Amino acid sequence: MSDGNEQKDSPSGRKPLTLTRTTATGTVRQSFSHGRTKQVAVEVREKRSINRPGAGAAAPAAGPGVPPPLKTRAAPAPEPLQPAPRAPTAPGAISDEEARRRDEAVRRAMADREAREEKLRAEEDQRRALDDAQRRKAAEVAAIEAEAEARRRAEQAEQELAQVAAERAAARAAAQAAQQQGGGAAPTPSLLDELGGRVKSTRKPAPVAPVKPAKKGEPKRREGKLTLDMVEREVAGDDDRVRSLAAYRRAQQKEKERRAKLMGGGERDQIKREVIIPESITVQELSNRMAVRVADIIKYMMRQGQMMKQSDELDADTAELIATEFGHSVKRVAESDVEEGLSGAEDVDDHLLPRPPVVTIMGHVDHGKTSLLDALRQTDVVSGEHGGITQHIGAYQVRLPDGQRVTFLDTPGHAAFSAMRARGAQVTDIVVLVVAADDGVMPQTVEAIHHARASGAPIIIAINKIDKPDANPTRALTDLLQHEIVTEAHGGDTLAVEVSALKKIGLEKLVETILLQAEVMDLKANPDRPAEATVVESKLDKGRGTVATVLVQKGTLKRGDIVVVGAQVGRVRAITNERGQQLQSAGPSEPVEIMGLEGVPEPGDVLNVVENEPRAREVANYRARAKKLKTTSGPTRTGTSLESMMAKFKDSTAKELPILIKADVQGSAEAIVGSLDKLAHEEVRARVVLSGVGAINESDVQLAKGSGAPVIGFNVRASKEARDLAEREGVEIRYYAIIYDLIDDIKGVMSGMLAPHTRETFLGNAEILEVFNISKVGKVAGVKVTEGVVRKGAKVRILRDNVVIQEMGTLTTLKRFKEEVDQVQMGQECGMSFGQFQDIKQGDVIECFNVEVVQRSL
Ligand SMILES: Nc1nc2c(ncn2[C@@H]2O[C@H](COP(=O)(O)OP(=O)(O)OP(=O)(O)O)[C@@H](O)[C@H]2O)c(=O)[nH]1
Repeated sequence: MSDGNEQKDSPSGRKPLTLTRTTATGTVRQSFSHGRTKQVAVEVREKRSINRPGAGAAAPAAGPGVPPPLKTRAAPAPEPLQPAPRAPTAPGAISDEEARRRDEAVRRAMADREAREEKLRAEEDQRRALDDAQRRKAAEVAAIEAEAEARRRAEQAEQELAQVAAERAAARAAAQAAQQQGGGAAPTPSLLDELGGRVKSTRKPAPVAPVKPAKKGEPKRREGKLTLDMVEREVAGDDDRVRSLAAYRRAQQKEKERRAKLMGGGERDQIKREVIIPESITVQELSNRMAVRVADIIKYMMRQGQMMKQSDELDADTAELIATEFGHSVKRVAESDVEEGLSGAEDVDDHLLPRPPVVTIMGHVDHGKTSLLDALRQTDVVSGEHGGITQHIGAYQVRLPDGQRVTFLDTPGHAAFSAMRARGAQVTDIVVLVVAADDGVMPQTVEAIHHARASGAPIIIAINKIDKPDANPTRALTDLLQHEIVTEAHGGDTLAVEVSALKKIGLEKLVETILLQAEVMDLKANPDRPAEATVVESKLDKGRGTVATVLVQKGTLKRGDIVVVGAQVGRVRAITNERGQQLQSAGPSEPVEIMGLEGVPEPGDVLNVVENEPRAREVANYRARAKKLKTTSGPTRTGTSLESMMAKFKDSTAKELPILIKADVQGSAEAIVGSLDKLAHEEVRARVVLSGVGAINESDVQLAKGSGAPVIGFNVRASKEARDLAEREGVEIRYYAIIYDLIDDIKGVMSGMLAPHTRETFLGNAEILEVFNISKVGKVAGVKVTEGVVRKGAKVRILRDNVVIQEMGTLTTLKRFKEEVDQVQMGQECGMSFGQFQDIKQGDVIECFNVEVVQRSL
């Protein structure tokens, strides 16, 4: 370091007149390693001393004294200088002009100094701000790093603990073995070592770095650019280097990867599943079944060019594609499969117990159905005890003194009966047909007979209003004869009871008769299984929500059961009987009101108890969809059109053609029925479900649906309601104006139902002359055609002593001189083989014939 600021005196030896300099400025050259140098500006300030007026000559200017030791840092600011007061002009003193110049020089010097000081201050502030920012950043990074490190250590320790615990026994055993072998040379690892607590001490020393590590106290070799911050750190002796943000991020990423590996992510083996895929499935549901994230499916679909949400429905094909792409196997199921197993296993006889009969009362308007139902209700011994307060729930049970019970469906009218039957619900065991003794058989009586017959339920006749003076029970019974109801009085087996609903006559006898009929029918059910019931009535009650009356048919319905009813689901919250009593359960033939369904089911809907709610929803959703589809895609032809019936009969043994006839007048109806009767054949016949007069109404359509019959209208038309219903239910209505057309059509259908005839045509006979036993082929007959011709492809049978011993079916091998031939004439010899049949002998006769199928007609 050398001072390059040398002062020189003027050649005259006299110093020029200047303001005494208080600051000595100059540059200092700093030397660094590797021969690098740096020029540093330095200045030395002195306190200015100003000559006071009257103090004589100005004080001698400070000579170039020895400067104070140089500092790289700025010297502390000197005391502010006061401008020198102007000295009065005196002989020998400076002139005014001189004084003014001096003042000016002082002012300039002060301004310069202030500017320099200001600059220094700004520099200092900037440096401080930089320092602060750097320190803050370092602190943040250190905190985050410390946190991540702590987390990592905790996890690592946990994992190592588990690992080490498992390896511990092995390590000990190994150590012991080594000790035994090597005379105890191997030290037993301490528990801390085993737990990884002293991993560092057991670690191998790191390979020696090529560069000699810096010794303690020796200055580290600086790398990279020299920054103010680094100089500061060097000065402060702080060697700790702060990791950059990028380095921190890299560490974080590494940590993440390590953890993912630990968790088995990334290259984790995917579990292959069998994914059950219905006809349609939501993205969400598919993701559940595949156990993948919804986002992954959505991403996959996006790659396929389709944007989807998790609630979107996928068709089965797309869902299958996705499942296969994700590496799963697929099991496709039809939607209707959800119904499988819903009604449980078939009950075995051992589990069946007698159950009360279920009775429906039918009859003509005003013949006393409601009155009879009311009167019968009062025969209940229990309701009598409770003051007879009962509610109308659509059905009720009558308990008899001997403990027996009868269930009555309290829904008079054929419509309800037919509606239930049309839904496939067969709830009624016995039909009580009410006929007013003073009125006899009326049109609706006949209709009721048809409905009852179609359901297959036995009929009990209740001749009502016998208390009336003009009552004529005998005439009523005779009228019924015309409708093939032959009561015991006329030598038949239909039971009839004379009653008066008004005067309560014969009611007990009626109940007894019902029980007698039930006994004959041997009605049984298994109460020890999940319930199956049928909805009789349902409504939405303001206070109670959905209330449905159901008739339990199998099993026992319990409170809390999860049920699916038609397209509705629910949990049975309460079970109430017609007397308003809360029950815990209801057994077979018991009508009860249940609460807890989410929606209102329809009469005739079947209730099933299911294991859980998702299952119930699955079935209900399927039914709702199927119903919607049915209403939007029109009727499904399920066996009530003539064509579908023909198809049905082709592969079934059913030989009855059910038909419902409506004609303009009684005469034509009778003529049609008579003609159809004449068509009757020993194998097939028309069964007239109903023949009536008048327009085709809804009741006719329902009856036709229930019986699987088409409706034939002769010179009549269907009402709009009936047409709509027929369309909905898929019941065919055919109109005719000419009776022969009608009969021809029916005849055609019935002819189609006849099994076709087969007709045989004799072709020829051949006699077996010799039987050859050929290996691999079996027995081959050498024959001579004795009569007619034998033909390949024709039928053959084997006769022995004119007795048929085997029908062989088709002749497939016919050879003459080792060549396959189509036919062999009389007198010629040939070879035949009969496949599996080996019991052929010399002298057997082969009969060859053709079979023709002849379609029969009535
Ligand atoms: N004298 C007499 N009248 C009766 C008897 N049963 C019913 N009635 C009367 O017959 C009328 C019709 O009786 P309902 O019970 O309403 O007949 P219904 O068959 O239910 O009639 P709908 O509901 O219109 O189909 C009422 O005025 C009853 O009082 C009876 O045994 N004797």
